[in-house]
Amino acid sequence: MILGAIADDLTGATDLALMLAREGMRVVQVVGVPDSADFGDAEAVVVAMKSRTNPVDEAVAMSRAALARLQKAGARQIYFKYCSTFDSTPQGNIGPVAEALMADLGSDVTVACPAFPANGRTVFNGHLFVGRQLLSDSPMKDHPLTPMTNSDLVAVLAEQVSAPVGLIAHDSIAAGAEAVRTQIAEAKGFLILDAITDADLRVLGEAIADLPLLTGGSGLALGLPEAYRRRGWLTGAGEAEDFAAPEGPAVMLAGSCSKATRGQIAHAIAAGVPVLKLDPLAIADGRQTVDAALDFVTAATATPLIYSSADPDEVRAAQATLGRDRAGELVEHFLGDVARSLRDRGFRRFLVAGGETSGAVVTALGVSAMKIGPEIDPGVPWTVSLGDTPLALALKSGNFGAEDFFTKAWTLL
Ligand SMILES: Nc1ncnc2c1ncn2[C@@H]1O[C@H](COP(=O)(O)OP(=O)(O)OP(=O)(O)O)[C@@H](O)[C@H]1O
Ligand SMILES: O=C(O)[C@@H](O)C(=O)CO
Repeated sequence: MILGAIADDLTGATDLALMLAREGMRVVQVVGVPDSADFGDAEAVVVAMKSRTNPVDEAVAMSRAALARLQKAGARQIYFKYCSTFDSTPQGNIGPVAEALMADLGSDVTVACPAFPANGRTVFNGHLFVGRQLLSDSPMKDHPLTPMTNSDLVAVLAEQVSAPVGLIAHDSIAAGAEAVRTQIAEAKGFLILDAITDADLRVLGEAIADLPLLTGGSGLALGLPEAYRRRGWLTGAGEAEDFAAPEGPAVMLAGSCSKATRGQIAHAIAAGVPVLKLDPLAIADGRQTVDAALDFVTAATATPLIYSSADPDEVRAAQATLGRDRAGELVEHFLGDVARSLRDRGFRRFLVAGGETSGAVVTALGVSAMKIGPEIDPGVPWTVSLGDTPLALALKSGNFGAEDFFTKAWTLL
Protein backbone atom coordinates (compact mmCIF):
# COMPACT_ATOMS: atom_id res chain seq x y z
CA MET A 1 0.00 0.00 0.00
CA ILE A 2 1.25 3.46 -0.86
CA LEU A 3 -1.38 5.76 0.57
CA GLY A 4 -3.46 5.21 3.69
CA ALA A 5 -6.21 7.77 4.09
CA ILE A 6 -8.48 8.64 6.97
CA ALA A 7 -11.58 10.59 5.96
CA ASP A 8 -13.77 12.38 8.49
CA ASP A 9 -16.98 11.48 6.68
CA LEU A 10 -18.24 8.97 4.22
CA THR A 11 -18.95 11.12 1.20
CA GLY A 12 -15.57 12.74 1.70
CA ALA A 13 -13.95 9.31 1.66
CA THR A 14 -15.70 8.44 -1.58
CA ASP A 15 -14.66 11.77 -3.05
CA LEU A 16 -11.00 11.05 -2.25
CA ALA A 17 -11.24 7.43 -3.42
CA LEU A 18 -12.64 8.65 -6.75
CA MET A 19 -9.80 11.15 -7.14
CA LEU A 20 -7.16 8.47 -6.57
CA ALA A 21 -8.92 5.90 -8.78
CA ARG A 22 -9.30 8.44 -11.59
CA GLU A 23 -5.57 9.17 -11.40
CA GLY A 24 -4.80 5.49 -11.77
CA MET A 25 -4.55 3.91 -8.31
CA ARG A 26 -6.24 0.67 -7.19
CA VAL A 27 -8.37 1.91 -4.31
CA VAL A 28 -10.49 0.25 -1.65
CA GLN A 29 -12.74 2.26 0.62
CA VAL A 30 -13.56 0.79 4.01
CA VAL A 31 -16.23 2.01 6.39
CA GLY A 32 -14.98 2.48 9.94
CA VAL A 33 -11.74 1.17 11.38
CA PRO A 34 -11.20 -2.15 9.64
CA ASP A 35 -10.80 -5.34 11.69
CA SER A 36 -7.88 -6.56 9.64
CA ALA A 37 -4.91 -4.89 7.99
CA ASP A 38 -5.24 -7.08 4.88
CA PHE A 39 -6.32 -4.90 1.96
CA GLY A 40 -5.39 -7.27 -0.85
CA ASP A 41 -3.64 -5.57 -3.75
CA ALA A 42 -4.95 -2.08 -2.97
CA GLU A 43 -2.45 0.71 -3.60
CA ALA A 44 -4.57 3.14 -1.64
CA VAL A 45 -7.01 2.49 1.19
CA VAL A 46 -9.45 5.14 2.32
CA VAL A 47 -10.92 4.59 5.77
CA ALA A 48 -14.25 6.38 6.05
CA MET A 49 -14.98 7.59 9.57
CA LYS A 50 -17.95 9.51 10.88
CA SER A 51 -15.88 11.83 13.01
CA ARG A 52 -16.40 15.30 11.60
CA THR A 53 -18.80 16.45 14.28
CA ASN A 54 -18.13 14.00 17.11
CA PRO A 55 -16.69 15.15 20.42
CA VAL A 56 -13.00 15.92 19.87
CA ASP A 57 -11.69 13.05 22.02
CA GLU A 58 -13.80 10.54 20.14
CA ALA A 59 -12.71 11.84 16.73
CA VAL A 60 -9.06 11.75 17.77
CA ALA A 61 -9.32 8.22 19.16
CA MET A 62 -11.07 6.88 16.04
CA SER A 63 -8.56 8.52 13.73
CA ARG A 64 -5.59 7.19 15.71
CA ALA A 65 -7.06 3.68 15.58
CA ALA A 66 -7.41 3.98 11.80
CA LEU A 67 -3.84 5.26 11.55
CA ALA A 68 -2.53 2.28 13.53
CA ARG A 69 -4.27 -0.12 11.12
CA LEU A 70 -2.96 1.68 8.04
CA GLN A 71 0.57 1.74 9.44
CA LYS A 72 0.31 -1.97 10.15
CA ALA A 73 -0.69 -2.50 6.54
CA GLY A 74 2.48 -0.70 5.45
CA ALA A 75 1.15 2.64 4.17
CA ARG A 76 4.04 4.85 3.04
CA GLN A 77 2.08 8.06 3.41
CA ILE A 78 -0.97 9.06 5.48
CA TYR A 79 -3.69 11.44 4.29
CA PHE A 80 -6.28 13.05 6.56
CA LYS A 81 -9.23 13.98 4.34
CA TYR A 82 -11.69 16.63 5.49
CA CYS A 83 -14.20 18.77 3.72
CA SER A 84 -13.34 21.12 0.87
CA THR A 85 -15.21 23.75 2.86
CA PHE A 86 -13.04 23.05 5.94
CA ASP A 87 -16.10 22.04 8.01
CA SER A 88 -15.14 22.37 11.66
CA THR A 89 -15.79 24.40 14.79
CA PRO A 90 -13.29 26.33 16.95
CA GLN A 91 -12.91 23.11 18.98
CA GLY A 92 -12.12 20.96 15.93
CA ASN A 93 -12.10 18.40 14.69
CA ILE A 94 -9.64 19.13 11.88
CA GLY A 95 -6.89 20.60 14.06
CA PRO A 96 -6.92 18.15 16.99
CA VAL A 97 -7.12 15.10 14.71
CA ALA A 98 -4.28 16.37 12.50
CA GLU A 99 -2.12 17.15 15.55
CA ALA A 100 -2.73 13.69 17.01
CA LEU A 101 -1.84 11.99 13.72
CA MET A 102 1.29 14.12 13.42
CA ALA A 103 2.38 13.14 16.92
CA ASP A 104 1.78 9.43 16.25
CA LEU A 105 3.75 9.66 13.03
CA GLY A 106 6.59 11.50 14.76
CA SER A 107 6.32 14.32 12.24
CA ASP A 108 6.71 18.01 13.05
CA VAL A 109 5.30 19.54 9.88
CA THR A 110 2.30 18.98 7.65
CA VAL A 111 0.21 20.85 5.10
CA ALA A 112 -3.47 21.75 4.98
CA CYS A 113 -5.31 22.47 1.74
CA PRO A 114 -9.03 22.07 1.04
CA ALA A 115 -8.80 23.37 -2.57
CA PHE A 116 -10.89 21.47 -5.15
CA PRO A 117 -11.11 23.72 -8.22
CA ALA A 118 -13.40 21.33 -10.17
CA ASN A 119 -16.00 22.01 -7.49
CA GLY A 120 -15.23 25.71 -7.14
CA ARG A 121 -13.10 25.49 -3.98
CA THR A 122 -9.94 27.58 -4.26
CA VAL A 123 -7.48 28.89 -1.68
CA PHE A 124 -5.75 32.21 -2.27
CA ASN A 125 -3.65 34.06 0.30
CA GLY A 126 -4.95 31.48 2.74
CA HIS A 127 -8.58 32.45 2.15
CA LEU A 128 -11.01 29.78 1.04
CA PHE A 129 -13.41 30.61 -1.77
CA VAL A 130 -16.54 28.69 -2.74
CA GLY A 131 -17.14 29.65 -6.34
CA ARG A 132 -16.80 33.44 -6.41
CA GLN A 133 -17.71 33.87 -2.76
CA LEU A 134 -15.55 33.80 0.31
CA LEU A 135 -16.39 30.75 2.43
CA SER A 136 -17.92 33.02 5.08
CA ASP A 137 -20.34 34.53 2.53
CA SER A 138 -21.23 31.16 1.02
CA PRO A 139 -24.15 28.96 2.10
CA MET A 140 -21.69 27.26 4.49
CA LYS A 141 -22.36 30.11 6.91
CA ASP A 142 -25.73 28.42 7.57
CA HIS A 143 -24.56 24.80 7.82
CA PRO A 144 -26.65 22.95 10.46
CA LEU A 145 -23.63 21.44 12.26
CA THR A 146 -20.48 23.34 11.25
CA PRO A 147 -21.34 26.90 10.20
CA MET A 148 -18.23 28.49 8.65
CA THR A 149 -18.00 32.20 9.37
CA ASN A 150 -14.30 32.92 8.77
CA SER A 151 -12.58 32.34 5.40
CA ASP A 152 -9.04 32.91 6.68
CA LEU A 153 -7.81 29.34 7.06
CA VAL A 154 -4.64 30.32 8.91
CA ALA A 155 -6.83 31.92 11.59
CA VAL A 156 -9.41 29.11 11.57
CA LEU A 157 -6.81 26.38 11.99
CA ALA A 158 -4.77 28.39 14.53
CA GLU A 159 -7.81 28.34 16.82
CA GLN A 160 -7.86 24.55 16.71
CA VAL A 161 -4.19 23.64 17.22
CA SER A 162 -1.28 24.42 19.51
CA ALA A 163 1.41 24.21 16.78
CA PRO A 164 2.14 27.29 14.63
CA VAL A 165 0.14 27.78 11.43
CA GLY A 166 1.77 29.40 8.40
CA LEU A 167 0.99 29.87 4.72
CA ILE A 168 2.60 28.91 1.43
CA ALA A 169 1.10 31.51 -0.84
CA HIS A 170 0.37 31.21 -4.52
CA ASP A 171 3.57 32.92 -5.72
CA SER A 172 5.61 30.06 -4.21
CA ILE A 173 3.41 27.46 -5.86
CA ALA A 174 3.80 29.27 -9.16
CA ALA A 175 7.59 29.02 -8.62
CA GLY A 176 7.31 25.22 -8.68
CA ALA A 177 7.57 22.09 -6.54
CA GLU A 178 11.14 22.74 -5.42
CA ALA A 179 10.24 26.18 -4.01
CA VAL A 180 7.34 24.64 -2.09
CA ARG A 181 9.50 21.78 -0.81
CA THR A 182 12.10 24.27 0.49
CA GLN A 183 9.48 26.23 2.42
CA ILE A 184 8.07 23.07 3.94
CA ALA A 185 11.56 21.91 4.97
CA GLU A 186 12.11 25.19 6.83
CA ALA A 187 8.77 25.14 8.66
CA LYS A 188 7.26 23.53 11.73
CA GLY A 189 3.60 22.95 12.47
CA PHE A 190 0.94 23.51 9.81
CA LEU A 191 1.21 25.20 6.43
CA ILE A 192 -1.95 26.24 4.62
CA LEU A 193 -1.34 25.80 0.88
CA ASP A 194 -2.81 28.12 -1.73
CA ALA A 195 -4.14 26.42 -4.86
CA ILE A 196 -6.46 27.84 -7.46
CA THR A 197 -6.12 25.45 -10.39
CA ASP A 198 -5.57 21.75 -11.04
CA ALA A 199 -2.12 22.70 -12.34
CA ASP A 200 -1.32 24.13 -8.87
CA LEU A 201 -2.47 20.87 -7.31
CA ARG A 202 -0.15 18.89 -9.59
CA VAL A 203 2.79 21.06 -8.50
CA LEU A 204 1.79 20.47 -4.88
CA GLY A 205 1.47 16.71 -5.47
CA GLU A 206 5.12 16.57 -6.45
CA ALA A 207 6.16 18.83 -3.55
CA ILE A 208 4.38 16.87 -0.80
CA ALA A 209 4.62 13.22 -1.91
CA ASP A 210 7.40 12.45 0.59
CA LEU A 211 5.79 13.96 3.71
CA PRO A 212 4.59 11.45 6.32
CA LEU A 213 1.22 13.21 6.74
CA LEU A 214 -0.94 15.28 4.41
CA THR A 215 -4.23 16.93 5.30
CA GLY A 216 -6.75 18.31 2.87
CA GLY A 217 -9.79 17.92 0.68
CA SER A 218 -9.69 15.45 -2.20
CA GLY A 219 -8.08 18.01 -4.52
CA LEU A 220 -4.74 17.84 -2.73
CA ALA A 221 -4.54 14.20 -3.83
CA LEU A 222 -4.86 15.10 -7.52
CA GLY A 223 -1.12 15.14 -8.19
CA LEU A 224 -0.08 12.37 -5.83
CA PRO A 225 -0.48 9.28 -8.07
CA GLU A 226 1.64 10.95 -10.75
CA ALA A 227 4.26 11.87 -8.14
CA TYR A 228 4.24 8.28 -6.84
CA ARG A 229 4.71 7.07 -10.41
CA ARG A 230 7.73 9.36 -10.82
CA ARG A 231 9.21 7.81 -7.67
CA GLY A 232 8.64 4.31 -9.07
CA TRP A 233 6.22 3.40 -6.24
CA LEU A 234 3.23 3.14 -8.52
CA THR A 235 3.60 1.09 -11.66
CA GLY A 236 1.14 0.45 -14.48
CA ALA A 237 -1.24 2.88 -16.09
CA GLY A 238 -4.08 2.11 -13.69
CA GLU A 239 -6.69 0.42 -15.88
CA ALA A 240 -10.29 1.11 -14.87
CA GLU A 241 -11.62 -1.64 -12.61
CA ASP A 242 -14.72 -3.65 -13.56
CA PHE A 243 -17.91 -2.19 -12.19
CA ALA A 244 -21.18 -4.10 -12.23
CA ALA A 245 -24.09 -2.56 -10.37
CA PRO A 246 -26.48 -5.04 -8.77
CA GLU A 247 -30.02 -5.14 -10.18
CA GLY A 248 -32.97 -4.29 -7.95
CA PRO A 249 -35.29 -1.50 -6.89
CA ALA A 250 -33.85 1.89 -6.04
CA VAL A 251 -34.46 4.77 -3.65
CA MET A 252 -33.04 8.23 -2.97
CA LEU A 253 -32.56 9.59 0.56
CA ALA A 254 -31.47 13.16 1.30
CA GLY A 255 -30.58 14.65 4.68
CA SER A 256 -28.30 17.34 3.35
CA CYS A 257 -29.68 20.86 3.75
CA SER A 258 -27.09 22.42 1.45
CA LYS A 259 -28.16 24.89 -1.20
CA ALA A 260 -26.95 22.46 -3.88
CA THR A 261 -29.03 19.57 -2.54
CA ARG A 262 -32.11 21.76 -2.19
CA GLY A 263 -31.70 22.86 -5.80
CA GLN A 264 -31.33 19.24 -6.90
CA ILE A 265 -34.50 18.31 -5.01
CA ALA A 266 -36.43 21.14 -6.66
CA HIS A 267 -35.17 19.90 -10.01
CA ALA A 268 -36.21 16.32 -9.23
CA ILE A 269 -39.68 17.44 -8.15
CA ALA A 270 -40.08 19.40 -11.38
CA ALA A 271 -39.02 16.26 -13.28
CA GLY A 272 -41.86 14.29 -11.64
CA VAL A 273 -39.87 12.30 -9.07
CA PRO A 274 -42.24 11.09 -6.30
CA VAL A 275 -41.14 12.75 -3.04
CA LEU A 276 -41.81 12.54 0.68
CA LYS A 277 -40.60 15.41 2.84
CA LEU A 278 -39.62 14.65 6.42
CA ASP A 279 -39.91 17.08 9.30
CA PRO A 280 -37.76 16.45 12.40
CA LEU A 281 -40.53 17.84 14.64
CA ALA A 282 -43.06 15.39 13.14
CA ILE A 283 -40.60 12.52 13.57
CA ALA A 284 -40.03 13.55 17.20
CA ASP A 285 -43.70 13.50 18.12
CA GLY A 286 -44.56 10.41 16.08
CA ARG A 287 -46.60 12.09 13.33
CA GLN A 288 -44.12 10.77 10.75
CA THR A 289 -43.17 7.11 10.99
CA VAL A 290 -40.79 4.78 9.22
CA ASP A 291 -43.72 2.50 8.32
CA ALA A 292 -45.50 5.35 6.56
CA ALA A 293 -42.30 6.17 4.66
CA LEU A 294 -41.99 2.54 3.57
CA ASP A 295 -45.62 2.60 2.38
CA PHE A 296 -44.81 5.71 0.36
CA VAL A 297 -41.83 4.00 -1.28
CA THR A 298 -43.83 0.86 -2.03
CA ALA A 299 -46.61 2.87 -3.67
CA ALA A 300 -44.24 4.98 -5.80
CA THR A 301 -44.38 4.42 -9.55
CA ALA A 302 -40.86 5.76 -10.18
CA THR A 303 -37.64 5.85 -8.13
CA PRO A 304 -38.76 7.88 -5.09
CA LEU A 305 -36.95 10.48 -3.00
CA ILE A 306 -37.35 10.90 0.76
CA TYR A 307 -35.80 14.09 2.05
CA SER A 308 -35.55 16.17 5.20
CA SER A 309 -33.60 18.89 3.45
CA ALA A 310 -34.91 22.28 4.48
CA ASP A 311 -33.90 25.90 4.16
CA PRO A 312 -31.93 27.62 6.95
CA ASP A 313 -35.04 29.10 8.62
CA GLU A 314 -36.76 25.69 8.85
CA VAL A 315 -33.57 24.09 10.14
CA ARG A 316 -33.19 26.80 12.77
CA ALA A 317 -36.81 26.33 13.88
CA ALA A 318 -36.37 22.56 14.27
CA GLN A 319 -33.10 23.04 16.14
CA ALA A 320 -34.62 25.64 18.46
CA THR A 321 -37.16 23.05 19.64
CA LEU A 322 -35.11 19.86 19.49
CA GLY A 323 -31.51 21.02 19.82
CA ARG A 324 -29.02 20.85 16.97
CA ASP A 325 -27.74 17.35 17.61
CA ARG A 326 -31.11 15.75 18.35
CA ALA A 327 -32.68 17.21 15.21
CA GLY A 328 -29.84 15.77 13.15
CA GLU A 329 -29.90 12.40 14.88
CA LEU A 330 -33.65 11.98 14.49
CA VAL A 331 -33.38 12.44 10.74
CA GLU A 332 -30.27 10.29 10.42
CA HIS A 333 -31.82 7.39 12.38
CA PHE A 334 -35.05 7.66 10.45
CA LEU A 335 -33.31 7.49 7.07
CA GLY A 336 -31.05 4.69 8.31
CA ASP A 337 -34.08 2.67 9.43
CA VAL A 338 -35.82 3.27 6.11
CA ALA A 339 -32.73 2.13 4.20
CA ARG A 340 -32.32 -1.04 6.26
CA SER A 341 -35.98 -2.00 5.86
CA LEU A 342 -35.84 -1.39 2.12
CA ARG A 343 -32.70 -3.51 1.76
CA ASP A 344 -34.55 -6.29 3.62
CA ARG A 345 -37.35 -5.89 1.05
CA GLY A 346 -34.92 -6.33 -1.86
CA PHE A 347 -33.84 -2.77 -2.62
CA ARG A 348 -30.30 -2.81 -4.04
CA ARG A 349 -29.67 0.73 -5.31
CA PHE A 350 -29.37 3.69 -2.95
CA LEU A 351 -28.57 7.28 -3.71
CA VAL A 352 -27.89 9.28 -0.54
CA ALA A 353 -27.24 13.01 -0.18
CA GLY A 354 -25.17 14.37 2.71
CA GLY A 355 -22.04 13.13 4.45
CA GLU A 356 -23.51 12.58 7.93
CA THR A 357 -26.63 11.17 6.34
CA SER A 358 -24.60 8.78 4.17
CA GLY A 359 -22.67 7.67 7.25
CA ALA A 360 -25.91 6.84 9.05
CA VAL A 361 -27.41 5.05 6.04
CA VAL A 362 -24.35 3.01 5.16
CA THR A 363 -23.89 1.99 8.79
CA ALA A 364 -27.54 0.93 8.93
CA LEU A 365 -27.03 -1.07 5.73
CA GLY A 366 -24.05 -2.84 7.32
CA VAL A 367 -21.71 -1.96 4.45
CA SER A 368 -18.06 -2.33 5.43
CA ALA A 369 -16.17 -1.79 2.17
CA MET A 370 -16.77 -0.59 -1.35
CA LYS A 371 -15.20 -0.24 -4.77
CA ILE A 372 -15.33 2.90 -6.85
CA GLY A 373 -17.30 3.02 -10.11
CA PRO A 374 -18.19 5.68 -12.67
CA GLU A 375 -18.13 9.38 -11.82
CA ILE A 376 -21.57 10.99 -11.76
CA ASP A 377 -20.27 14.51 -11.15
CA PRO A 378 -16.89 15.76 -9.82
CA GLY A 379 -16.34 14.17 -6.40
CA VAL A 380 -19.27 11.74 -6.61
CA PRO A 381 -18.97 8.25 -8.10
CA TRP A 382 -21.24 5.24 -8.07
CA THR A 383 -19.79 2.63 -5.78
CA VAL A 384 -20.60 -1.00 -5.17
CA SER A 385 -20.37 -2.53 -1.72
CA LEU A 386 -18.21 -5.60 -1.23
CA GLY A 387 -19.71 -8.62 0.48
CA ASP A 388 -22.47 -11.17 0.04
CA THR A 389 -25.25 -8.81 -0.99
CA PRO A 390 -23.69 -6.07 -3.12
CA LEU A 391 -25.47 -2.73 -3.14
CA ALA A 392 -25.01 0.13 -5.58
CA LEU A 393 -24.42 3.28 -3.56
CA ALA A 394 -24.07 6.87 -4.72
CA LEU A 395 -23.05 8.97 -1.74
CA LYS A 396 -23.29 12.64 -2.60
CA SER A 397 -21.49 15.28 -0.59
CA GLY A 398 -24.03 17.91 0.29
CA ASN A 399 -22.56 20.65 -1.84
CA PHE A 400 -21.61 18.56 -4.84
CA GLY A 401 -23.39 17.63 -8.03
CA ALA A 402 -25.15 19.40 -10.87
CA GLU A 403 -28.82 20.35 -10.62
CA ASP A 404 -30.00 17.22 -12.43
CA PHE A 405 -27.98 14.91 -10.16
CA PHE A 406 -30.94 12.90 -8.82
CA THR A 407 -32.16 12.01 -12.30
CA LYS A 408 -28.86 11.85 -14.18
CA ALA A 409 -27.19 9.46 -11.72
CA TRP A 410 -29.43 6.55 -12.72
CA THR A 411 -28.46 6.78 -16.36
CA LEU A 412 -24.91 5.66 -15.47
CA LEU A 413 -25.90 2.27 -14.06
N1 LIG B 1 -34.83 19.62 8.51
C1 LIG B 1 -33.74 19.49 9.26
N2 LIG B 1 -33.59 20.16 10.41
C2 LIG B 1 -32.48 20.02 11.17
N3 LIG B 1 -31.44 19.21 10.86
C3 LIG B 1 -31.55 18.50 9.72
C4 LIG B 1 -32.69 18.60 8.87
N4 LIG B 1 -32.52 17.79 7.83
C5 LIG B 1 -31.33 17.20 8.00
N5 LIG B 1 -30.75 17.63 9.13
C6 LIG B 1 -29.43 17.23 9.63
O1 LIG B 1 -28.45 18.07 9.06
C7 LIG B 1 -27.24 17.33 8.91
C8 LIG B 1 -26.82 17.47 7.45
O2 LIG B 1 -25.53 16.96 7.35
P1 LIG B 1 -25.04 16.09 6.14
O3 LIG B 1 -23.59 15.85 6.39
O4 LIG B 1 -25.89 14.90 5.93
O5 LIG B 1 -25.25 17.03 4.89
P2 LIG B 1 -24.22 18.10 4.32
O6 LIG B 1 -23.47 18.72 5.45
O7 LIG B 1 -24.98 18.98 3.41
O8 LIG B 1 -23.27 17.18 3.47
P3 LIG B 1 -21.69 17.06 3.47
O9 LIG B 1 -21.26 16.74 4.87
O10 LIG B 1 -21.47 15.94 2.55
O11 LIG B 1 -21.19 18.38 2.99
C9 LIG B 1 -27.54 15.89 9.28
O12 LIG B 1 -27.15 15.64 10.60
C10 LIG B 1 -29.06 15.85 9.15
O13 LIG B 1 -29.66 14.84 9.91
O1 LIG C 1 -14.54 17.71 0.32
C1 LIG C 1 -15.76 17.79 0.20
O2 LIG C 1 -16.37 18.84 0.01
C2 LIG C 1 -16.53 16.51 0.34
O3 LIG C 1 -15.79 15.41 -0.05
C3 LIG C 1 -16.95 16.31 1.74
O4 LIG C 1 -16.15 16.04 2.59
C4 LIG C 1 -18.38 16.45 2.02
O5 LIG C 1 -18.75 16.00 3.27
